[in-house]
Amino acid sequence: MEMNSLAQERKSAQFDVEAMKVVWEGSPEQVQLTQRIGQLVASDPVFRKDNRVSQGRLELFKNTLWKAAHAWSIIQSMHLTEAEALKLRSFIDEPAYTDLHWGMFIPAIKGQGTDEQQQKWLPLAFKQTIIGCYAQTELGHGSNVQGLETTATFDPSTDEFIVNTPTLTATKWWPGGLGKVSTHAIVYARLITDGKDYGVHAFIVQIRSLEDHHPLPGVIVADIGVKFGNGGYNTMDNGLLRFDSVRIPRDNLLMRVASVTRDGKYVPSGVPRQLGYGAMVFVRKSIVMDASTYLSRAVTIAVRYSAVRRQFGTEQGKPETQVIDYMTQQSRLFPLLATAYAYRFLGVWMSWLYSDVTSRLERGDFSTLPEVHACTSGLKSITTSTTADGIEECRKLCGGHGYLCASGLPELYAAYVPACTYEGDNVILLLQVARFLMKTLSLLGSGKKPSGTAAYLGNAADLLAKNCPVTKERDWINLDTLQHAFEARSARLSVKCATQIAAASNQEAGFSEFSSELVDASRAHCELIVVTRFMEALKKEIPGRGVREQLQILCNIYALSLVTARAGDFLVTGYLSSEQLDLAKGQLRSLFRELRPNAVALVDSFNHSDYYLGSTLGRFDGNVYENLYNDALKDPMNASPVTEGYEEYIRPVLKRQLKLANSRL
Ligand SMILES: Cc1cc2nc3c(=O)[nH]c(=O)nc-3n(C[C@H](O)[C@H](O)[C@H](O)COP(=O)(O)OP(=O)(O)OC[C@H]3O[C@@H](n4cnc5c(N)ncnc54)[C@H](O)[C@@H]3O)c2cc1C
Repeated sequence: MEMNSLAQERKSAQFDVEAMKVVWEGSPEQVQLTQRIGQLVASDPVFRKDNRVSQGRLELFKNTLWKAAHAWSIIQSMHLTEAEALKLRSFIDEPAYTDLHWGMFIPAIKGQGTDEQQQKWLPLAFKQTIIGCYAQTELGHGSNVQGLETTATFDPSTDEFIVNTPTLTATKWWPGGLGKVSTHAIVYARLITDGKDYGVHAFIVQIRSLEDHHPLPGVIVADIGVKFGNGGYNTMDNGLLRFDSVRIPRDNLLMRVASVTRDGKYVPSGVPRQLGYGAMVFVRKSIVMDASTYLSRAVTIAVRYSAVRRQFGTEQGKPETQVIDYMTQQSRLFPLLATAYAYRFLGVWMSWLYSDVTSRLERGDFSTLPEVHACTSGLKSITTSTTADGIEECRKLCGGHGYLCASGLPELYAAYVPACTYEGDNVILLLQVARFLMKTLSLLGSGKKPSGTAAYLGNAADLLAKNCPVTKERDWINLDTLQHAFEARSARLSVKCATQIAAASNQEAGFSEFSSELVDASRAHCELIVVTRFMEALKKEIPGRGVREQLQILCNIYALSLVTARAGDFLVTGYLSSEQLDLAKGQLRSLFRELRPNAVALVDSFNHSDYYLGSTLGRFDGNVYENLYNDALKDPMNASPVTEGYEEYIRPVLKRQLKLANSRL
């Protein structure tokens, strides 16, 4: 029965799935790459992952090390390109020290090291003859980087820095890859020379012997312990690190923006700190792409299972209703499906933004940096929060079976949710966006025109004056109408905050008092960016039968589901009437009906293999129940019909032979 459900669903699709796969991946070559590397990983027994959730931490971690070493040998022996190696690592689908080595350690050296330093360190890192991590956060401070306490004091008598951990709270805490693997760390420490503290700078510090991997003298390094969930992020050795007067050569200070001379003088290089922003845009683009991937995985599982699962509604002789046909299911699920697509187009646009920023920086043009910094901070924040919440929603959408690790969803959530915290706490990032928005508004009076994603604030007067023109449901699916609605919501929330802050006793007190409202305004600004990018993407030519039509429906669903989800914003700013909100809801229901026959084909277009999904509920063939049943019987708990512990702890209870601990009982 269930196998037929998905086959039936696929027949009802009104578009060319293969063409949609190309849209999702970006090009036919990317589709092929995914197929090729995906199969390579799936067919290699070393990369098995279905047993991860039942492994103890030590076994789990050792297995991760095995996978990483095996992957490295494949990358080298098959001479994989950088893009292929990246795909391989992502398909192995397991957080590992390599993420930090390739994703943070190497980029930090590239971004903050001088040319000479790059020539010295990068070849070692590329060959993995050293393995590095990124040690910024401390036990006492994460978000407040200026509050870090680790010190690096220059000693002119030996031409070295002395790295120290002066307090308990100065212990480095959290860096991935640090606990058990890394030989080197980029350590953020306060640079002190000639008795003066020059603030936090980055240093390369060797922490383990390259011979026997023992911590070097003066270094205490360890894993910080088990984290949330089974499997999940526990494959990573997040670590702690302390220094007791560890000496490093002077030129281990990454010196792109500042150096210290032989006699201890601090010399800024004149290279603006903002040069590092290019790397940050790149990292955030990757985070947004990952958000769309993770969300698409969860949505694939929930859509397929919702088409297989049937509850209630039996008529004589007919099957029960597929749960995907319930409007409540659709209204929770389809907006997430649309969001996965929205984030993919956003990621593509951020790739463009990255090349634009990089070429500007090379020309010494820093003019777009504040806007780019704000928008990428905000987009990292909203995409990771929505994705984490979305994975959890998909788990609930799968009912009881979603709670089984066999659904793939608990582990997906456990592995993904820290993305809301690392690379910047999501609330703090939105507060940074808010500062940018308030500054932009304050400069309007002096005639400074906002640009890029903030350009619309230049029309604030119009956006404040004109309310929503919608009079019937179909009026809502007009790009200009939607664009205006999101711009008006964002501008009005920002202007309201600016007015409230202006009335406060001082700016900072006002900012702090209205920080919740500011976060709402920032979210509105970022959601506008996502809606706009989705709409822009649809203006380009999109080949394939019915593909554009489906994307148009998804775009409308994305925008209108936000209108209803954020109804408070639109109503409180006076932009919408409650009647117009009802019209939006009505239009959304029509869109759900249009999407419904295509839902399964739309998740097939994500091109996720069964191996990658790792979910019995999300299997391509829909054969859910038989596999759930067989997998349960294979669980180590069921290795024998009578459980271990029966003789000691069950039999004595049943036979009333239990030794009583307390004779009064
Ligand atoms: C899985 C994982 C991996 C990590 N990997 C690394 C790594 O490789 N290297 C590394 O250096 N670090 C790493 N980190 C650390 C991470 O970067 C920090 O945890 C993160 O920056 C948040 O900082 P925090 O822990 O100090 O949170 P806090 O800032 O203490 O946040 C606690 C709460 O306070 C709120 N808050 C704090 N300040 C303000 C404010 N000014 N206004 C309003 N609210 C505020 C926050 O929103 C949050 O709700 C990792 C963390 C995790 C969970």
